[in-house]
Amino acid sequence: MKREVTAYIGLGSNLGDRLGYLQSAVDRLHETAGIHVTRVSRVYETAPVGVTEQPDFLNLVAELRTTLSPEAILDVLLSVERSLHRVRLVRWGPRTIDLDLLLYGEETINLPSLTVPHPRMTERAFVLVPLGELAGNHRIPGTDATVGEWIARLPAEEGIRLYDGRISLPELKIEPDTV
Ligand SMILES: Nc1ncnc2c1ncn2[C@@H]1O[C@H](COP(=O)(O)OP(=O)(O)OP(=O)(O)O)[C@@H](O)[C@H]1O
Ligand SMILES: Nc1nc2c(c(=O)[nH]1)N=C(CO)CN2
Repeated sequence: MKREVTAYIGLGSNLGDRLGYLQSAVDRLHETAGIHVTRVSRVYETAPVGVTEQPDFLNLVAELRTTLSPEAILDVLLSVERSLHRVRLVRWGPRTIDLDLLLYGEETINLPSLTVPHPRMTERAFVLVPLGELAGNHRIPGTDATVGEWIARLPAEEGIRLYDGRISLPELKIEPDTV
C-alpha cells in the first residue's frame, strides 16, 4: 500500500462561469489516479488582491488524500488549469482558474518550481478562511501558528463574504493501489 498524504489545494476563478470552472477543476482533480478529493470548503466571493482592477474572485479550498508526490501534484494542477482554458496575461491578473498547492502533509518544499507551504498563504484571507473550515488546528509548517491563529492575525476579514453557491463533492472512488 502506498503512503497517503493529506494535501490542501486553493482554487480561484474570476472570469466566465466562475462556479462552473471551480466545479470542473474539483471533478478533474478527483478523476486523477492517485488523488481523492475528500472534503471541500464553502465558496467565498473575494475582492481581488494584487491587481485590484479586475473582477471579484470565487475561492475555495479542497482537501485531498493522495499517493502522488508534490511535484506530480503540481503537474496535475498545471494540466487542469490548461484543460480549463486558463489564459494568464498578467501576474496576479484575471483567470478562469487558478490552482495552488497550499499544504502537503507536514512538509516544507523549496524547489525552483514549487514552494510549500504556498509562500503567500499566511497573508491571504481568501486562502486562510476557507482552509480554516477544513484544517483550523493544523500548524502551518515552517511557521509558529495554526491556520486559525493566522486567521486571527489578519488585519480584518474584509473583502471576503460567503457566496450563495456550493461545490459538490464527487463520489468516493476505490482505487486498487490505495486499498
Ligand atoms: N505551492 C505552489 N502551488 C502552485 N504553484 C506554485 C507553487 N509554488 C511555486 N509555484 C509555481 O508558480 C507557478 C504559477 O504561478 P502563477 O502565475 O499561477 O502565480 P499566481 O497564481 O499569479 O500568483 P500566486 O503564486 O501569488 O498565487 C507555477 O508554474 C509553479 O511553478
Ligand atoms: N481575491 C483573490 N485575489 C487574488 C487571487 C485569488 O484567488 N483571490 N489570486 C491571485 C493570483 O494568485 C491574485 N489575487
